[in-house]
Amino acid sequence: MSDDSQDEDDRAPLASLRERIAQAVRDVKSTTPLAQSFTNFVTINLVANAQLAAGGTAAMSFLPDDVIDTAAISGADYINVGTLLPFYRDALPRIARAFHKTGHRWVLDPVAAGIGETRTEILRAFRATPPTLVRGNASEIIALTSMWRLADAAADGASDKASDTASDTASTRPAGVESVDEVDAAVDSAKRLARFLADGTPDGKAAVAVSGAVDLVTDGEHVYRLPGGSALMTKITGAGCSLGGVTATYLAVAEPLTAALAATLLYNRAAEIAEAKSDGPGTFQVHLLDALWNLTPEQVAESAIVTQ
Ligand SMILES: Nc1ncnc2c1ncn2[C@@H]1O[C@H](COP(=O)(O)OP(=O)(O)O)[C@@H](O)[C@H]1O
Ligand SMILES: Cc1ncsc1CCOP(=O)(O)O
Ligand SMILES: [Mg+2]
Repeated sequence: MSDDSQDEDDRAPLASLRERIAQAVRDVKSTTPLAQSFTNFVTINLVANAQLAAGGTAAMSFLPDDVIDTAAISGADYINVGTLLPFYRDALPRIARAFHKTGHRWVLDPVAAGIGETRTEILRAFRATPPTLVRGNASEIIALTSMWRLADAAADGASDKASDTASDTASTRPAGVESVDEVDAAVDSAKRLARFLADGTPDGKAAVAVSGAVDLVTDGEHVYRLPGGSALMTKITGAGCSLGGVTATYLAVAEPLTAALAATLLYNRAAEIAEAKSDGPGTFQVHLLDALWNLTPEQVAESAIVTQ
């Protein structure tokens, strides 16, 4: 695989995509959009700090009336199901219904999809009022696609742990919060999921971002692979969650595909800078926030994007 497409015909669309990515990074820095989060207790602080470092603003809440009211001034929302409480069973579907009714754009991070009755009930409920963008690791994307009966797990090349099938949603893979699948195993699931999401949005636009060693972003039609980053990302908690929060920050100013690409590229470049400057996970996290702050729109948009 090479940087950019080898096909001349693909170069013009990629150039215009890069311009949209740069514009999204610029717009966040100049307009400081709010992206509200309903997220897990473990990484909530890193999510807020990463959104601020990217140039946006943050607001965290767990009360449906609070979240629904604040959505009126929030460019996009972020919902992460990493840590759950019993009242979330009603609260999260209620919030998703309210977003759906007003066409409010939101990012779902289906952390640990497939684990536990409560999480499965909540994630299943979202199918009727789906998000604009899903960001997760490969196992989570495969599990959610299967849970929503969009996938043929066998066709996906998923690992043996994928006991689920399109016709059997009673169980989903026990992935925990870490992925047990490679990004490439989730390509088909990600495309199916993105097409399903696009069918549910007012403007027909949606995206899915799959994180891992080489990240993947798709709008259901095109697939973009984004290499780089740092393996140290897996040694701090919240790399994925904060990437999801920053994706919502970009979704506040850009269409879903551009938002997913901008956030993922920003994270890969920031992780590389942080790794070069750090001495282990503690200093890595500090340098990651600094790099999110210091990277320019051009540095983000000029990153390698592999289309084949
Ligand atoms: N092996 C790796 N090499 C480089 N970057 C990685 C690696 N694994 C994960 N990342 C990066 O870490 C971030 C979080 O991804 P991931 O660990 O897949 O999410 P999650 O924490 O939700 O499982 C992403 O920016 C991704 O690119
Ligand atoms: C450790 C943990 N447990 C429940 S949520 C969570 C954080 C997961 O963070 P990430 O998905 O970004 O690794
Ligand atoms: Mg995660």
